[in-house]
Amino acid sequence: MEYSIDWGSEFLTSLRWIAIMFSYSMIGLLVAGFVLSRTTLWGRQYWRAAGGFFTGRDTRVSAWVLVVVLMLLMVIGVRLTVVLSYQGRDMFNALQGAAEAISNGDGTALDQAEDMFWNSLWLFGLLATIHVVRTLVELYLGSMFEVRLRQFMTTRVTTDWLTGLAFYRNRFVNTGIDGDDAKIQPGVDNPDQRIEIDIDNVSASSRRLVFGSGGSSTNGVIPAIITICTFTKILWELSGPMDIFGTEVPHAMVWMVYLFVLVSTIVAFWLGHPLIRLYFLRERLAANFRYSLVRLRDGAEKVALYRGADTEQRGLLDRFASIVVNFWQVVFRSLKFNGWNFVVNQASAVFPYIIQAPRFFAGEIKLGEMTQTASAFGNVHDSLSFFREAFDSFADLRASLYRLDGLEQANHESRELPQIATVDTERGVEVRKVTTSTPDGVELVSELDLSLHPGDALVIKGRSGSGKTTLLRGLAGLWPFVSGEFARPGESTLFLSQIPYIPLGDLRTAVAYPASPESVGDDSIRAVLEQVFLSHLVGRLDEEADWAAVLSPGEQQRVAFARILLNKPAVAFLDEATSAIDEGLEFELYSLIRRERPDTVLISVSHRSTTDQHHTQLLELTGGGAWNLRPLDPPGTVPGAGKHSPQ
Ligand SMILES: Nc1ncnc2c1ncn2[C@@H]1O[C@H](COP(=O)(O)OP(=O)(O)OP(=O)(O)O)[C@@H](O)[C@H]1O
Repeated sequence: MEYSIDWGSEFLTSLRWIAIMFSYSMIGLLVAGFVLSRTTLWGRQYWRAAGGFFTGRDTRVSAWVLVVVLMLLMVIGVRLTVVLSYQGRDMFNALQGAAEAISNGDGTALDQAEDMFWNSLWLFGLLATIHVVRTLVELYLGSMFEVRLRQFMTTRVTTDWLTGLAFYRNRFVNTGIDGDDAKIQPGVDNPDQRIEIDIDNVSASSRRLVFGSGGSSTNGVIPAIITICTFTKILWELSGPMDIFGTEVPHAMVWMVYLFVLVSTIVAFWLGHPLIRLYFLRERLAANFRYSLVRLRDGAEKVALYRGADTEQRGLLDRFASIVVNFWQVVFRSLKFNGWNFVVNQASAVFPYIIQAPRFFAGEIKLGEMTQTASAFGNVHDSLSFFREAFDSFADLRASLYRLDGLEQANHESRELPQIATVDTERGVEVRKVTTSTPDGVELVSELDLSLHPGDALVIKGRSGSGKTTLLRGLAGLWPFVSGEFARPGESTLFLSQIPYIPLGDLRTAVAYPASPESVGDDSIRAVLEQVFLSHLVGRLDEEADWAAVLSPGEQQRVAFARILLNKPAVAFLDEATSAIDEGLEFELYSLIRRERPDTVLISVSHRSTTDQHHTQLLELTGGGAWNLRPLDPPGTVPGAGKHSPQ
């Protein structure tokens, strides 16, 4: 009885094989990565999203170490499958040899067969142990690769989103991406989904599609390619000639397996292609639905007061209905796609036996060769099929890349949008030739000029919709439909909206915002809370709550005044910051600010005449871009006073 390979030298042979395949794989990965990132849209998108992980100063060393080790583990995995196929061949040949020896009554042959059987089982024990250890190490390092890539991408995309006010200004950008085959227009909806789900998907797919995961050597591109090459060679040796329509085809099985997978793959691509768009839609619809639920939660009180539950329910169920429609579209498409895959897989299970059966019954090959043929065929088939079955994951990956790229493009474009030219000054404020318009181009304020010195206070008035808030947005750098110049003392500027933003966390974080509570200190926070008539909150600084829902609008506006005292800005913009408090309290709060921060320039938007007394100048927006600037009682000399009526 002969062993199928020389097991004595197999260790060295395997080491040599692993070294060669590893080198080819690394070269292949680098070349393919380079070519794809240059020639395909999704390759470019991938490189934009994740390339920095492999080139960035902080991440590149660990990234490449992980790539190299994972690649090595993956090649070892394929080699183990190859060696196991020979071990199986010997085991079955031993069994067949034993059966023949028993029927011939040949005791020597029986002993040999028995030895061979047990040797192959010992070998199996050794190989299986290596296989288990290899799989666990690969699982651990693969997970490390995945999470590090995710950390890198999340940090990068979040930073990009928060840079240059892109998280606000990308609402003015209408980004569309022409997918090379999907024509998807992602826009900039649901950045939360893009940052959380899409990055997770891209990092998980990077690992799974390239290296494979979960211990199977055939579920990644590179293991699939190596497996195909290796087992094709084995199949080639095992397969004999075949008579096809009167012509003898040598090594017919190899050609047939390729033809079989080629045809099934073409059909699968054709059936699965629409899934890209459906998956893209699925994520978007789910995100929209989730967002509307969050909005309802945030606006629960208002909805409850309006008794708006029915309208909310209609809106929610309408959105959910779109999810269901998409769900069924995905199901029907997957039925076709997966149905085809199932049929192909079932057929492939018997295919090698049918082909080899005539040679087996003719005694040309033994049972071991027969089973090795089946396993080699299975490996080649599974690996070739990987490309067909991975279409699903690949479609998902592409949809995620579209969305991530869409967000990045929108961020980029929003930073390119016009912005008021800002200049740093030591003190005071200068507004020069500032014009703001609506997105439709209707002028709200035309060529506004004014200057304010430390201690000056300006109140902006005008009918509703005349452009008061928009002017503040323009000066704050938020509004893109603006021109002119704005000189102010650097970062020492605080813009307070009508209802202040309350961040998540404890009360001290909410009061100190945007300063960090540590930089301000609890004592100051307590003192300021007393000053703004919120002494009942002094003992609750540690409390974590949804403070935006707990505090009344009037209390929230008092928190805004506390922020002025804590953040000590040189210029404070207050947009109807006292609309929810009574006039007496308004008087106290403005007096407090004027007293405590006498040099702070105040710019308020207000509809109330009671705020006038705390200001030195009045800017009135009179419509169509016209404005009117005049000093207030007590009258003072106002250098920039004037009128403007656009022609
Ligand atoms: N994001 C936006 N997109 C389109 N138009 C907008 C947007 N924001 C504001 N506008 C329009 O710009 C104009 C000025 O709005 P703005 O909020 O500045 O008015 P306002 O004077 O502050 O009004 P109010 O006194 O009611 O607060 C309005 O016609 C408004 O509809």
